[in-house]
Amino acid sequence: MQDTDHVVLDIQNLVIAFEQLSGDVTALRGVNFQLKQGEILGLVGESGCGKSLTALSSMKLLPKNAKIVEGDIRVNGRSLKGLSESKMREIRGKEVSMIFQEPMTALNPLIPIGRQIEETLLIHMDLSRKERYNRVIELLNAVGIPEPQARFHQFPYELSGGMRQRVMIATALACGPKVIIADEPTTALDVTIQAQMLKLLRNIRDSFQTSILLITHDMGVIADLADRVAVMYAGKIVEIAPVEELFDHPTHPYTVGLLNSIPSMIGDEDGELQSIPGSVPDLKSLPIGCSFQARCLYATDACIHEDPALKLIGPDHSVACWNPLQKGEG
Ligand SMILES: Nc1ncnc2c1ncn2[C@@H]1O[C@H](COP(=O)(O)OP(=O)(O)OP(=O)(O)O)[C@@H](O)[C@H]1O
Repeated sequence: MQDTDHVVLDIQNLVIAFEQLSGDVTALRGVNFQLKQGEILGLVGESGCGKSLTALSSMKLLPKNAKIVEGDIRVNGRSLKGLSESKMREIRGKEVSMIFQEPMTALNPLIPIGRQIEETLLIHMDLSRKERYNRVIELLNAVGIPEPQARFHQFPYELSGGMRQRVMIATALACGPKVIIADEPTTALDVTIQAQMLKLLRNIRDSFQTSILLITHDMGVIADLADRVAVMYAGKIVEIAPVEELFDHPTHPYTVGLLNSIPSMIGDEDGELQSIPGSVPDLKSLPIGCSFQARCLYATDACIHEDPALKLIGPDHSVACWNPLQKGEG
């Protein structure tokens, strides 16, 4: 659970657009949320809703054709907006780290894993060679890699997928960042390894009070790990609430649809996965009004004419919907 209300990552009304030949396309449309110290905040939504873009903005690692149109990103109170690339290199790894979905693409295949973790320490910390070695061994131990002295010299291909993911987590942890962004950290792993990885992330939060922004399309992973959940749709947060509240009383029809797509939550006898009818709208031609209107069973006139803003509807629970479901509905 979160320890304090200290905000470590503050995303303020973030609008991001892609420059394209046919004109700018707005992919994030005013995203707002705060990640508190020691908190695990899940960011969920279907493919293309802007989860990765939100994650990448938190490290100012945007694609070349993307620009921040409005808003700000603050890490420990410091705005990233005006910072140069060299300043950002000081912040990445030290204050905010990222764990990617596929460790094989993030790790250098030609360098022993111990040296790769050491590299991060070299950039950010003033340690002797011996101190760096000891720190790497300590990190390998902390992420549950057996025989760390022997593993130090191994290359990524000599490790299993789960072990490689642990190496990535050790690298992310190396300099004691306040925030870890985990983008689909378990998607590429098989089910038993996934469970171990979720346990490891929970232990890291508990041991170091690290805050984790957990990006996933998997509501099961959210149920397991997150304290709070933000649901994204077409570049906006449409609902945000503590995890139990969101699972017990979802109010946005889209959130209800996502929850219904978890097999174990379906009451029907076949246990069939219900997918949400329709598809995510094209960002180039979003309707006026609510972007979920075409897929929504509850859409009314208001939904067609005006896009609802995110509004507080209970303690720590906000929704952007003209007709939010009441308790027991849906
Ligand atoms: N380099 C780019 N140029 C143009 N549009 C892009 C680019 N990168 C992403 N987009 C668009 O921005 C939107 C948000 O993408 P993003 O990758 O953040 O979605 P996501 O929710 O993380 O999806 P997924 O779960 O598939 O990773 C998408 O509509 C995507 O097509």
